[in-house]
Amino acid sequence: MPDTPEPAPAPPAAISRRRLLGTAGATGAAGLAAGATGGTLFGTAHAGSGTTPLTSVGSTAHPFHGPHQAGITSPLQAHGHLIAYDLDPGTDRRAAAALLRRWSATAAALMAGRGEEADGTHMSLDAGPCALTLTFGFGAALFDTLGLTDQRPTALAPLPEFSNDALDRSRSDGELFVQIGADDALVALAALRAVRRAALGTATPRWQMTGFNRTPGATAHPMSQRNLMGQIDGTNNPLPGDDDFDRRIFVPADGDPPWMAGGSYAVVRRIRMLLDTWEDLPVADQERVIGRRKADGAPLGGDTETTPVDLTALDDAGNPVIPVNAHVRVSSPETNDGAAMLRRPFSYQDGLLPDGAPDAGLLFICWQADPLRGFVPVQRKLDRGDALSPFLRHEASGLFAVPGGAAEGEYVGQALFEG
Ligand SMILES: C=CC1=C(C)c2cc3[nH]c(cc4nc(cc5[nH]c(cc1n2)c(C)c5CCC(=O)O)C(CCC(=O)O)=C4C)c(C)c3C=C
Ligand SMILES: [Fe+2]
Repeated sequence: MPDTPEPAPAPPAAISRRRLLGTAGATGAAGLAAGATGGTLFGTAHAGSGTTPLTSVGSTAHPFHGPHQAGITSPLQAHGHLIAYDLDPGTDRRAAAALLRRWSATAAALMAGRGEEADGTHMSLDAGPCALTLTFGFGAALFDTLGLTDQRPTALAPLPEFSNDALDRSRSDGELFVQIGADDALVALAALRAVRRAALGTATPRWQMTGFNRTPGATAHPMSQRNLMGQIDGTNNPLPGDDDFDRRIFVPADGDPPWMAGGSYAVVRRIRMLLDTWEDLPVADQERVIGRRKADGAPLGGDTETTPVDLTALDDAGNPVIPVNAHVRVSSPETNDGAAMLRRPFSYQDGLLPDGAPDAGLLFICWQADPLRGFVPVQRKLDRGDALSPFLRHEASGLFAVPGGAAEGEYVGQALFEG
């Protein structure tokens, strides 16, 4: 993503020394102190973290409270979990509201690095917030289950079926949706466990997916992400500074229904990549499939990654420089009546399929004020004529209404449950 945080500054001397000592050295020193005071293993870890500043990766914190939920415009994190829940039979509106209240309190504590309040696992005890975000959404079925059908947004109408879909319904949809992202694997997993703990007796997981992105500091300077096809991905995303960014991504204050003010709609697609086939394709052909260069992400015929895509350019033979079925041409707002979305994905790799192929690809998540003016028209077109399609399988799908952020003292979705 272009809004990747600045690279971590050089670590303070204390951390450098600890790195030189290595984990065993650091633990050994703290362990001695614990032996003297009779501290527990968890206490020992706390004693160490209290005296040593965190790196910037650990100390990065996103606010839970605000006009929009975190995890939409926040820079991509290195680790992600997506989980959908269905309410347990007999759960009423009051119990569902209580769950959202518990989830909001959990998220606020964990995102501020106060894991001990909410995390029953002790997994994240000695870590900082690590850019943790938790984002909550509602699926269409929730509104019927809770007798709130009149509050269901028209934008939550089921996505159309696309000809190339091969959807597993047991890993699709869901009444409640939680997106978790963090720059540390244990912090992310601790949040997932805390979310589950708070849901016990009210909601049961329907599906869960785990993904990743590059770790902050992995590249010499901040860069857009690369996906598992090796492409620079995210370049032409709308930017929060753009004039029409809010209009495209967030439901306006006077939007419909009123409880979605400041919210957004998340389309989630588990897209498997046929990597064995893709990697056999010569790079020049791969570049024509996307319409951008592999090495630096520049559009074909352009200089750098940020050079505007010129869809009118012709080569010496009079053919389009960016092929007619290139992914960037078929998906661009220019060729889709301005339809746009904010793509904020995680890659995934879940081992091997029975035929030996990698079960790997993209947890494609896109955000928009209205899926009928974002994902749907673009995917319709990609489904028909995208050169990338033969290398992809859409295997799971979900559409969720993600309410605006909670003000201090409020919980996510309060305007729906109590409005
Ligand atoms: C329906 C929307 C889209 C799906 C599904 C999708 C899947 C998908 N895309 C890539 C790789 C790249 N996509 C790129 C650009 C791009 N993709 C979409 C939409 C969907 N992609 C849009 C709207 C755009 C921007 C087009 C533009 O305005 O130029 C790129 C190029 C770099 C970039 O701008 O991000 C790549 C690479 C994969 C691998 C994939 C499914 C697995
Ligand atoms: Fe794309």
